[in-house]
Parts: sequence; structure tokens; C-alpha cells
Amino acid sequence: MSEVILKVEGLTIAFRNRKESFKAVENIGFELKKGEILGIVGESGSGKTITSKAILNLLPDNAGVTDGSISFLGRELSGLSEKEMEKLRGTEIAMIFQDSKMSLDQVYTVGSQITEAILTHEDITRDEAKKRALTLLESVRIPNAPRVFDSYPFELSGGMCQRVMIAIALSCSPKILIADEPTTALDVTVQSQILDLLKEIQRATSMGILLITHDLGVISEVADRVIVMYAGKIMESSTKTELLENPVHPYTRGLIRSMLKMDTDLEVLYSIDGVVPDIKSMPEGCRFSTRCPLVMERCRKEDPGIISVSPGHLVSCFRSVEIVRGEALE
Ligand SMILES: Nc1ncnc2c1ncn2[C@@H]1O[C@H](COP(=O)(O)OP(=O)(O)OP(=O)(O)O)[C@@H](O)[C@H]1O
Repeated sequence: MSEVILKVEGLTIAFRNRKESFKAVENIGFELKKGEILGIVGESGSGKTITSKAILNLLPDNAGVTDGSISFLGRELSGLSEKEMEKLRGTEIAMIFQDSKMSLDQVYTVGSQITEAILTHEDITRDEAKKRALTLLESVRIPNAPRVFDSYPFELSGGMCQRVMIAIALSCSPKILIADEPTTALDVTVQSQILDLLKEIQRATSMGILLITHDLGVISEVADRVIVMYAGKIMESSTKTELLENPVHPYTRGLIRSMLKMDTDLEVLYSIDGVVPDIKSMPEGCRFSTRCPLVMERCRKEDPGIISVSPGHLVSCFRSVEIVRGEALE
């Protein structure tokens, strides 16, 4: 069994203002293993980004972890000082975001930014760091790496900038890479190339990748396991193959149906009725109950909790067993 590098248990994150506080994420738990890509998928507002920010201890000032734990290689992260956390972020846990072009400094060349990143965690000469920077650019499949080394970010395409960001992230040989919507801003062909690159990196290193996306298509291309989040809770989790072949939660089934219809170019696209509830007025029982085609009275009052429908396949739905047996019709 692969080693667990990140373990999140019972994590609850709340935003507060002067008068009240609202839970943006409630009681979620998952494990990221060495050498795997764990996808977190969900619509906007489901709590994906805030979860990754909690892992990195980068929550905004008006938010905080109110319950649960996050441990990295068995070490509880909440007990670390900001200095220790900063060190961890630079060396063990790296991240890339959607807006790579904005994340790079426009006034320095790509080469000098990667070289500086290397020099912050390695005690080597500048010349050695430059050589390593060039090798890193080559390792993220950048054609004509020496030319790109001397370029400024604004001279490069979005896809190239994302490759540069990945090179910077890899410069410290992290154990975890958090990739938040890494391909959302890119066109479809470039998206595929970046996903292939992430897969290649995962195979070549023992890094665990936490891939955050609203797009189940992205998950289907590269993830090993998947967590489906909705309105701050986990609705379903399993291996990718199991999730795509035997989805159980009505929300996951809706997401898959919308993805399939998009692939077949039908004029009438399927979409899940309604919108994600507002953080300030979450439904009392199951959070998906306001949009669920299989809702029962009980769903509106009680939280379904999580049940296992097969080994490693967890679902938060009162109707799981009926759905698995094919007895619940949508
Ligand atoms: N700074 C903030 N202040 C108050 N509420 C916030 C803040 N940032 C996020 N939220 C709320 O927290 C919830 C989770 O947001 P989060 O950004 O994690 O969602 P997400 O699934 O990553 O969606 P997106 O893809 O839109 O970023 C949302 O209801 C959002 O409105």
C-alpha cells in the first residue's frame, strides 16, 4: 500500500463577519497518497479552493479552520508556526494556479525567476542553478528552452507560462503539488498537453498531486481517485474508474451526464437544475436536496452522513443502496 502523505480529517472551515460565521467547508476528510493524482471536483462555491488554502495555511483573514486536522507525513500542520509553514510551502508542498501569467513576475525573465526559486532552497552556485533551471524547462517539455529562459512572461503564451509555473513548482522536488484549475484558462489542445505533462511528472516522481477542478473532463483524463464536493461537503469519493462507470450520488450522476452531452455535441445540453445554495443559507439536511431529482422528505431534514457502497467507494446519500440496486429512478 502506498504511503499516505496528506491526511485531512473532519475539516471544517468557517468565514466570519462581525455578527456571524458561516461554514464554507464542513467535516470533510480524505487522504493523498504518494504517487497518485487525487482530483477534487465540484461547481464554483463548493469549497475546493478554500480547502487547498487551508492545507497551505493561506486562508484569508476572515476565515479559519474551526474543526478537524490536516497532517503532512504524520505531522499536524495546525501546530506549525508561520515560519515553519512558509518553509514547508517552499520545499515540500508546491502549488500552481489558473492564472499562471499573472503569478509570474512580468519584469524578470523566466530564467531568472526559476534560478531564484532554485537558489532559495538549494545551496549551489548561480551558474549551477541556471543549468538546473534550463534542465527543468526541458523537463516540462518547453521547446527551445534557452530562448524561453531569456524571455519575459508577457512574451509567452498561457500554456508556456503554465509550463514555466510547473517548472518553478518542481524546482524544490516537492512531495505534494496542489494544482488549482491549472488548465481552465487554456484552450482545449493546450489543456490536454498540460494534463499529459502532469501525468508524466506523476509517473516520473513519487509526488502526490491534488488536482482541483470544476471540470469532470479534466478528472477523467488524469486522476487516479476523485472526491466530488458540493456546497462544502463531500458527496462521493472513489477511484476515477469506479466513479465514472458506477456513479451513485445524484449530483455526480448529473455532472457526468452534463459531461457526456457536451462530448456528443447535442443541441440540448443537460445541466443540473438550480444553483449551489448560498453559504449563508444552506439547506438543513442534505445540501444537494434543493436540486436533487431523487429527493425525499428525510433528505430535507437530516444529514445523510457517509456510507460505503463498495470498498473505497463512499457516498453521502440516503438513497445510495436503492441507486446501486437500480431501484431509484430519476
Ligand atoms: N474571502 C471570502 N469571504 C467570504 N466568503 C468566501 C471568501 N472566499 C470564498 N468564500 C466562500 O466560500 C465558499 C467556498 O469557496 P471556494 O472558493 O473554496 O469554492 P470553489 O469550489 O473553489 O469555487 P471557485 O471555483 O469559484 O473558486 C463559497 O461559498 C464562497 O462564496
